[in-house]
Amino acid sequence: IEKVATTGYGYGNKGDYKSLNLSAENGKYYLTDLTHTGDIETYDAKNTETNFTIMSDYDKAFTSTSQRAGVDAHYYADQVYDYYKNTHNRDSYDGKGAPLYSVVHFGSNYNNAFWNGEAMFYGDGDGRTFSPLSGANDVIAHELTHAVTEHTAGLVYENQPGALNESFSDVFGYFVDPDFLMGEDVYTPGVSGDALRSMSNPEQYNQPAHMNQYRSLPNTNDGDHGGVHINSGIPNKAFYNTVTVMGKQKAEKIYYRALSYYLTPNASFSDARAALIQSAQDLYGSTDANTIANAWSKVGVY
Ligand SMILES: CC(C)[C@H](Cc1cn(Cc2ccc(C(=O)O)cc2)nn1)C(=O)N[C@@H](CCCCN)C(=O)O
Ligand SMILES: [Ca+2]
Ligand SMILES: [Zn+2]
Repeated sequence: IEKVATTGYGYGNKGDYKSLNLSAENGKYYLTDLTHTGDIETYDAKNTETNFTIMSDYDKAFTSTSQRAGVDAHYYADQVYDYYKNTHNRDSYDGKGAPLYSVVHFGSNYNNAFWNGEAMFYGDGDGRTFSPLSGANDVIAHELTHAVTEHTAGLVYENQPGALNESFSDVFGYFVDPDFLMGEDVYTPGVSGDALRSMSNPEQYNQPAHMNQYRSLPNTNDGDHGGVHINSGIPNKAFYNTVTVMGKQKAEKIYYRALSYYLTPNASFSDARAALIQSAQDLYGSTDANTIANAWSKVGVY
């Protein structure tokens, strides 16, 4: 007997109704979405960091409180898979239909989400700094774009290439969730209107927005590998300067082309500027190429 595709529904982290692609086998229902080349499978770590079991139920309704994090992770993974396929004709993060694995309830009150090279992991947050981190589609897009970057430009996760790696994840977070805030739906549930990062105003969350504020931090874990989550404010601001002029449709094609065709593992901010200018020139001509040039010059990158 094998798993057969079916549909069901569940409640997300906000108690919101979401329809789900499930699979059924032997009278049990699983968070296994068989509608893409690569399966999308959502696991429950049950607050461990080592044992993961696929989320299942005896009916098609995933409506219990403990299932909410899995419902959002599963639903948003499907949304981001579709985004890359429908907008960029990229079949999963490797372009060859790799399966997508998500793990929720990772650790205890864990205030983070990450891609470990094989799967996306989401903590539940401590309820003050974060609510369960699978509750924001810009977070899922951020993590999955780390996987895309690994399989394309391979931007090394340190110093300027690492800050570009981070920025591309935030930028594709914008393309899936088009607002200039990052993680706003899961950051500080008790405070409205704030976020982890702002692309329009990086300084608001202590990120530089210009090269003359670049933070030369040590390339260590404590130094955030040379400040990759801090210095990403500079390319994020250049993106804001770009997309507000040319719009999302052109920007997402230019950014995808630069990431998948021109950028290399040790690219600097200046190399990224050149790759994006070339991508804009290739696709749309000199007006949009100049928009990119100006957007990066304004943050002090030439
Ligand atoms: C995507 C985003 C929602 C997520 C959020 C995040 C969480 N943290 C830790 C953290 C914890 C507490 C606070 C606080 O204000 O008290 C802020 C940040 N830092 N970033 C994030 O940015 N995770 C990193 C995880 C990187 C792990 C090392 N590879 C990433 O994916 O780049
Ligand atoms: Ca957002
Ligand atoms: Zn990241």
